[in-house]
Amino acid sequence: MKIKIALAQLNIHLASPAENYASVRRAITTAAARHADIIVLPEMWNTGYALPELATLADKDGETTQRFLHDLAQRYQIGIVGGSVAIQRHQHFFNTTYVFSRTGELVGSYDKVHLFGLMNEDQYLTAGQQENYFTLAGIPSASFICYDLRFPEWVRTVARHGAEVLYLPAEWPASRIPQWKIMLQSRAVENQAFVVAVNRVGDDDANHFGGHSLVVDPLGKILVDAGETEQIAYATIDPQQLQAVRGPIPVFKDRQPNLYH
Ligand SMILES: NC(=O)CCC(=O)C(=O)O
Repeated sequence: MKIKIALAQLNIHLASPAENYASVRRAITTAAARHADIIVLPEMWNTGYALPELATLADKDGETTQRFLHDLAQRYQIGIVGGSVAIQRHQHFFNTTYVFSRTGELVGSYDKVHLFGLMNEDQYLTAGQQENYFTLAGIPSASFICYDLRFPEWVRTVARHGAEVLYLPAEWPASRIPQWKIMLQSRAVENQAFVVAVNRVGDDDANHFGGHSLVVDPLGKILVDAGETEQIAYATIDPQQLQAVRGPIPVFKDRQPNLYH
């Protein structure tokens, strides 16, 4: 079965959750009106990288975001890979993804595992330690966040459970977009999976963000490149394509994990 995916390549308003919830609501209703099965949001979309202000801005236990995404998923019958949001759990802050099915069921959640020092995440956030492997729109899937892309061993660790689509919300600066593209294509080829990566556009005090949200097929072909402007881009993927790719070159079966460290 083919599925239509919407990539919400949004600008994010720094330290302004109310504006960001409003623009995410607009994106979800637009994608639903275009009959998308799934929408994918960017990283840290509630606050942007307002890390010093998380004590006042972070979503406590992610409750507001979960209620918001649950209600929209259920109301508009659309799966949501909820990018990520800044949350507070106990005394710690996390960069956290929530994934909802079209019936509004929470099917996955994930705290970013690799914290990006160049954007000060290591000073403010706590790293996650759990995989996020789930089924969405009937397809075995996994998700990561931004800098996690640079750790193929982590992506493989999760993908080997059978993920056919790998989601990656991001806030990735324009200066490193050439690396972004190469790594997204590499993760798709080496894991023989579709990769759906959604980056933000616009600026904060420290960075100009590069867009180029991509959908890459399991052979590394770019199906959609959203360019540099704020927009919702769409791609239709057919997971049946995976059989033709995985059959003749069974990389997961041929692994030699006893040799890897
Ligand atoms: N938000 C991030 O994790 C950014 C990662 C990044 O820019 C990189 O080059 O890696």
